[in-house]
Amino acid sequence: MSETTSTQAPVMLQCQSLTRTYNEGPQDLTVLDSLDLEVRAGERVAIVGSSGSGKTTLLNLLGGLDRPTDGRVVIADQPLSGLKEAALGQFRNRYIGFVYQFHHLLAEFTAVENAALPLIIRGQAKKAAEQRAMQILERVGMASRADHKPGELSGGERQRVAIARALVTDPSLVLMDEPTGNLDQTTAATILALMDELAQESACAFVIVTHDVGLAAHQDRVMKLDAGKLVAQP
Ligand SMILES: Nc1ncnc2c1ncn2[C@@H]1O[C@H](COP(=O)(O)OP(=O)(O)OP(=O)(O)O)[C@@H](O)[C@H]1O
Repeated sequence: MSETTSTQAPVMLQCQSLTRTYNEGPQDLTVLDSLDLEVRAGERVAIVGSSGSGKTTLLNLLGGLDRPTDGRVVIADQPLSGLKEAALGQFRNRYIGFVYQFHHLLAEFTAVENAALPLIIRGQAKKAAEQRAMQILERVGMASRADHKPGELSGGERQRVAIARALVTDPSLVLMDEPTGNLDQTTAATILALMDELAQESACAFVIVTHDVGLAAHQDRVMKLDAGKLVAQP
């Protein structure tokens, strides 16, 4: 944890007895089994685990993209189960930034338009939203490609635009699925430095799912998802 973040920092994310069972096959599959997790403001937690252990399932529940079978997720004191779909969408826009494994950029929009989108959805004027988006694109080294559409960008460049889009609203919590998967070492280091700055500057909390040992080791804590529960790694 950064030096400015004491153990007294407010809890930003809480999972209590979180369970997710899929009922789609011939047999029920319990992927998360009464899992507990607490992440404080400004804290960065890496989640590791073998393929199929439930990392993406967990991220989807944390972001309110899926509902748990049992237990609950509380973000900034708000239980997600207490929000209906429309309110949940607004809450997500207000508090959470996502970086998905497959970046989900809109093909017909330029990089700066994609990065500005969460602010436009929030009701901000296009010009102000794009100005702010340009600042973040600069920080991820993408300002010179701002007018290009995703189809004209490399995988790593698209990933950086997705990261800019996740950070543009100054979220309280950022959820990342393999954020540096497509990036070379130098660019990955730039993104890591930006995450450090944000954790310190704005007490942003990060939950990062990754197979990248270096990325995991860079975080404040590493938790391994195993048999449906999180186990702290030394
Ligand atoms: N919608 C679904 N219906 C049924 N089973 C599912 C569903 N989504 C995921 N699963 C199963 O749940 C388990 C966990 O999947 P999940 O994608 O969360 O794993 P993961 O740890 O993110 O894997 P990876 O590292 O390979 O991305 C897997 O066995 C998967 O097949």
